[in-house]
Amino acid sequence: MKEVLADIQQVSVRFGGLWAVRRVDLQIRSDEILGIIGPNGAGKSTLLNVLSGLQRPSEGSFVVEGRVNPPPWFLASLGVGRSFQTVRLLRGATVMENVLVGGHVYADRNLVDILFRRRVWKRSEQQLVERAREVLNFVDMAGQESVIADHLSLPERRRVEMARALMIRPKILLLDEPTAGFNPQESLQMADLVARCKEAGIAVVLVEHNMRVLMRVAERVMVMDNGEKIAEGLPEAIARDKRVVEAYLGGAGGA
Ligand SMILES: Nc1ncnc2c1ncn2[C@@H]1O[C@H](COP(=O)(O)OP(=O)(O)OP(=O)(O)O)[C@@H](O)[C@H]1O
Repeated sequence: MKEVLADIQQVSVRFGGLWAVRRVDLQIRSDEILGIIGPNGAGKSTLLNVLSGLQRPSEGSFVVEGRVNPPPWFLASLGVGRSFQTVRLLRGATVMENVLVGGHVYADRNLVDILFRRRVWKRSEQQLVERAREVLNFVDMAGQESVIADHLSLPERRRVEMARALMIRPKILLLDEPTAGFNPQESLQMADLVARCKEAGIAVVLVEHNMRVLMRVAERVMVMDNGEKIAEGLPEAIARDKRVVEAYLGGAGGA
């Protein structure tokens, strides 16, 4: 049975006179890959920012585990992980260091433990490294722990970013255009990785322009245009929806 993990009710985000998101209702359910599509400027990233707590709704509410419009740290502790449209890795740092960053917010120790290098600190460091190896293996990056991030290809950097988001054992993973800049083969490999996340019990929210990827993995698709939700449903039905074709697929489909 699918459980509602997060509930967006009549959420709007305004920047001055511009409605980036306008009265959107959306539920995120467990065991599901939810695709979000829409033309440039439709409000997809802004909605993802709301879901990761980076953007407070101007109106409406976003409810997770009974908490209304929770801040990012609370969402991280509840298990909401996120990757960004442009890869945000620490340049000059290794793959392992970049992934460990994702776990430090979650580690079970305090400043005194760290300053005095107490045993509990060492143990938690060890656990984090083990977890990092696990997630790197999951994203097919095992053996690349000591490579400097700058030397990675774009698909590899995206995988490392995803590994970092997986460190907190998220219940919900938010992915903002994970295949941007990829060739068709790299895109399909990413689609398979997204599907693997779902198999691992993670609900995925996937903002994606690549219709082939979306049709391959999404079970439900929401379409946005001008900040509004214009359709929601099964991928096949969405692909045939007249409003959707007019707003989006006619101009930008089939990438
Ligand atoms: N911080 C901001 N301040 C002002 N306007 C913003 C801000 N962030 C987004 N916008 C505007 O809000 C609208 C929605 O932007 P958003 O980035 O959410 O769209 P998108 O669907 O993700 O587009 P894309 O596919 O191009 O990434 C756009 O008109 C954008 O210019």
